[in-house]
Amino acid sequence: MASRSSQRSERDNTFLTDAPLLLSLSRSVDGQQSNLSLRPKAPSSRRSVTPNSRTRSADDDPEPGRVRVAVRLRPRNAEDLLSEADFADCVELQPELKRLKLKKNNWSSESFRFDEVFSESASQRRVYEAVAKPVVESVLTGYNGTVMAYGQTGTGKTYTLGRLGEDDASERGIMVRAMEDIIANTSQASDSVEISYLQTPVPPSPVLPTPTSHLIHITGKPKPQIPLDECSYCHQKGHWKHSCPNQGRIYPSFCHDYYSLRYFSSYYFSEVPDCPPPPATFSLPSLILQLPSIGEELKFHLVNWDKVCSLVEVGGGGSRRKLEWPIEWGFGRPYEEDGRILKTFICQSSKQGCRVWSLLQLYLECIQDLLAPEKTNIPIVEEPKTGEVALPGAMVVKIRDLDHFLQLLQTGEENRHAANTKLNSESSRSHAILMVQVWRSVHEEEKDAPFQEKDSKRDLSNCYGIPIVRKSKLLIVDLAGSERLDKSGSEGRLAEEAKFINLSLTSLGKCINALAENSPHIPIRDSKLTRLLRDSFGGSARTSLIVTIGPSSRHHTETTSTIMFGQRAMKVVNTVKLKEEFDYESLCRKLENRVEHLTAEIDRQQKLRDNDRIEMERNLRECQKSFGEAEKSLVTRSEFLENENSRLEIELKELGRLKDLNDLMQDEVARLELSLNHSKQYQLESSTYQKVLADTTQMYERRK
Ligand SMILES: Nc1ncnc2c1ncn2[C@@H]1O[C@H](COP(=O)(O)OP(=O)(O)OP(=O)(O)O)[C@@H](O)[C@H]1O
Repeated sequence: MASRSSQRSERDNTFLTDAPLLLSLSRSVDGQQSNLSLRPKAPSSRRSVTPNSRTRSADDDPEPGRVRVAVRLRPRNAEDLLSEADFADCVELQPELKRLKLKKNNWSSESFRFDEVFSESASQRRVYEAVAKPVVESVLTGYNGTVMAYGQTGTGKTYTLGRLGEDDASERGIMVRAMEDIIANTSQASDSVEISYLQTPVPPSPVLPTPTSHLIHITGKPKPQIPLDECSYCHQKGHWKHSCPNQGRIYPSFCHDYYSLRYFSSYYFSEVPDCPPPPATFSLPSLILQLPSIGEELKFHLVNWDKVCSLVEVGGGGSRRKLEWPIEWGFGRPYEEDGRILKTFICQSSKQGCRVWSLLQLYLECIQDLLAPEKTNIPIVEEPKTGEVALPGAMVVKIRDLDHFLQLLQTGEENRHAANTKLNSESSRSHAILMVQVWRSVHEEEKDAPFQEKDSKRDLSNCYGIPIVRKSKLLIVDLAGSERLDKSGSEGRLAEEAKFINLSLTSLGKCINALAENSPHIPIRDSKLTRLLRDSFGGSARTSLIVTIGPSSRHHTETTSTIMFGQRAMKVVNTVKLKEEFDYESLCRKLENRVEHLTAEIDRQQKLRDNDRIEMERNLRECQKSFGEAEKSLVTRSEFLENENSRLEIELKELGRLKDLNDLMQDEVARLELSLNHSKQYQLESSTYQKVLADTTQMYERRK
């Protein structure tokens, strides 16, 4: 009985001696419904992701990152039957115990435990649900995922993964079933909008803006010198009037200077009766669209208004709204780039989507695009920041629905190079990889998922209301057959192929061994296959491996090798990690809008201040003028008063003099009165004397 270590060294030697090719796919999808049920039904007819349920299952799993390995036994084929091989002599399955007994000889066997053991009667659906569906669910939640098939040529790898099931849907393999679920869970009625933008016909009879229509927006960054007093088309003055009707916005009147886009920002046309009509040749032709991928920015040069049927505007503060044709088209936040006026819009259904990259083939260490077979040497690039593998130049196909996907898969399979060997006349000589990229905006309820990292991104997201996007990738890898070179009987070029297949599978085996043994060095760079799969083994992906075996004891060595490969792979533990990205572009746009808004507000305030200053200066001038006048009048008044004062002083003096004179006169009067009194007294006395005299005289005379 061979020891475990001797078995291992035999397996390792197997990897070193021969190995098959590889191939890979990818592309972009939107969607269609499927009748599979990945998760509880959402209120709508479309199935929705329920991360919490997945979270629970992830939490319940004691080894969430371990590579899951299932073994599948192919039913006996004609060759097996002909050779009368008794598969029970090779392996004995105990599916209920998830065990497989590998016969060593007639009296001893070794038992191996796997995560799943599928007998030859296992259905495609069961294999999908046990092996691939958890990975697909994981991918839909934001983790990278890999489903891979490994095994000897002719044991059912392509059957398990790539079967199209055109005639019988129950025959469909993992690729089709996975895509069915992905499409059903990433596509809404609106998900394909970004793609249909280019394809939607021109809206009927586009209405060009007229001078009297308003709400036709012009764009462009305001230049320092805005010709506010002159229409730059007709050069008439007085077409601008200013007002601030509401929200602090400025709505200058405008005639039809459609060409002067560079002058204006967020201005509206408004009625200008005196302005002549626009020229007959006037048009805004040839819209240049740079169609983004879902969720990204759509930029275009505002020249033709005819070619886009539906746009969502990114407005101030990050607001979004659908624009109505034709009157609001062109409305938006403009900016200048390379001398062009650009505006930013978001495709209407940007929340989520899924993209499948092209179908690729790795053959003789060259990656070939199976959907564009002329692309034969696509490089592998690792993004320095994220470490993610990218394949620049690989064709990206956007899938309309499952039929579309099936067509492409068919095309890819036709392009896949298959070389005949003695072992299997339809043997695949390459590894095939289907790469599917899925991205979804994180919804509010998903943000609190317990396994998510609470980081500054999330704070920013909450603060600014910017979506967090989960981008994940699913790889479905159909490896070339792992048979030994000597047994395959390959010669010449086929032997050369087998060497490369061997190289890549040996590298994969070495990496898995190193990972299983916690070795500090993982030889990822030894082959393109391992570089492509760097996230699948020892990375952050959830990985399921299905090893396929045949029943014939003639291939005992290969079967043993395959089983040992699976056993080693079961020891590999990945650190699954959510592929979550903060949507920095959204934040940037939002902040730019905010800056623009604040700049406009500053301008408005500045203008108000200028107006206030002008008003104050005018008031000052008026005050100064009235002060001058008042001063002048005061001087006059003062002079008048001084004169009056002088006059009064003279009068006063005169009055003094008169008073003195009066006093003198009064004295004189008094004196005269006194004199008069004296005179009267004298007169009285005189008359008394005279009377006395007369009396005396009379008496005298009488006496006489
Ligand atoms: N579980 C199965 N049930 C029925 N037929 C099967 C099953 N597995 C494989 N087969 C059949 O066995 C044949 C070989 O299978 P398949 O081409 O998938 O092998 P393979 O491992 O992909 O070979 P290669 O490495 O050469 O690509 C096919 O005709 C396939 O239909």
